[in-house]
Amino acid sequence: MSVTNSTELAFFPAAVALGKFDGLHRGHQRVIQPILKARETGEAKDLLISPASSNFPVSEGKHVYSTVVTFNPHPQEFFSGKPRALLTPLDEKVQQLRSLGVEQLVLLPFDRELCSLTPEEFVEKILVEQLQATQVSVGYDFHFGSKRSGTAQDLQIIAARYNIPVAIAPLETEDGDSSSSPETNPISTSFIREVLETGDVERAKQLLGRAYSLIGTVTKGQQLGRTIGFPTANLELPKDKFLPRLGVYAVRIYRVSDTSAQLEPLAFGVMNIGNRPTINGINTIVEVHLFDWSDDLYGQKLAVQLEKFIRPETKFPSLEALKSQIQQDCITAKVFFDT
Ligand SMILES: Cc1cc2nc3c(=O)[nH]c(=O)nc-3n(C[C@H](O)[C@H](O)[C@H](O)COP(=O)(O)O)c2cc1C
Ligand SMILES: Nc1ncnc2c1ncn2[C@@H]1O[C@H](COP(=O)(O)OP(=O)(O)O)[C@@H](O)[C@H]1O
Repeated sequence: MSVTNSTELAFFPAAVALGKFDGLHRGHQRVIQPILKARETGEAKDLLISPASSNFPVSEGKHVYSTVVTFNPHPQEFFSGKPRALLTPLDEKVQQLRSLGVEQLVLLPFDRELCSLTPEEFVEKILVEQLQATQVSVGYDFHFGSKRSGTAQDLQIIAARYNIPVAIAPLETEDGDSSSSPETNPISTSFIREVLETGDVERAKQLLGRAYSLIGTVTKGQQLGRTIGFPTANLELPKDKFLPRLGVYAVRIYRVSDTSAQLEPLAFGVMNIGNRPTINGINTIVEVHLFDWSDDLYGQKLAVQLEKFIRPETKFPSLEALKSQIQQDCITAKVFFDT
């Protein structure tokens, strides 16, 4: 999948899904689905289409690039000036989109210039001139253009002037039926953040359509873990990664390769997200103990899928007491995975 910061360098023509897409949850996946269908029916025979900025002629092949167009930084971060923790920081978003089958990610620099475009200018400059959009897909609550003045319906009306069809994905709810009872929760990034803050990763999995994951590189810790019989791979995560409730989880661990979209399953295990009060730790760290594993993992990139919250972190009176609790945590996780 190609990633670019500039619509001028993007491949075209493009079938475009537009949105912030933090989390790439089931609602987001519904917005992206139509552009994947476009790709399936497009003729993929000629991939030599030139970027919009160059003078090369557009190929005859008419391959339509399934393209997600999103904003960078997150608009809320731009307006508040405060960094925002994300469910899917950029690296993870790229990986998820690649596995969905998206061919191109365009990151629109969210700056004054973009903010000042009227809805009409946004459609004309970005969608028509630069991306040569053949179709567009957005969510039911999409807003665009200066002061968020344009709605999804406005986009439909404006794009129709250029014969570009706009699909508006309906609201996706927790029980999967958008027409159903008022008790069912709309799926949203903020709802998933709330659910993760309670540690209910099983519900988060249901809302995301996949387990919530932490992806990071293994760094050296204090080398204490091995002395109590539980070596733990300490993960360095992107600074803007949203952390769920602190505590101990049952997890699945995968190795992430730079070259393949496929994750390599390594082991089941237990993870602690916390400050390690027992050893007077001060900063929050993420560490994972893999079952039936003894190889060195330093420097490797791991993806950890959170399957079940086991307990909150506690200050134990001794390392011995901590050790026997971790033994108990491992049993709890193994029973969970066995059943
Ligand atoms: C499953 C698991 C549960 C843990 N629970 C706690 C806890 O409740 N309280 C605590 O202070 N530390 C807890 N820890 C963190 C340990 O204190 C830490 O792994 C140990 O001190 C080794 O640190 P090191 O990786 O820097 O060598 C837990 C670690 C694991 C793997
Ligand atoms: N079963 C295992 N689970 C996690 N890490 C393991 C395991 N077996 C070996 N290792 C290796 O040992 C390291 C963790 O050992 P530990 O004593 O906790 O040191 P550190 O404090 O550096 O994390 C991991 O980073 C990894 O390279």
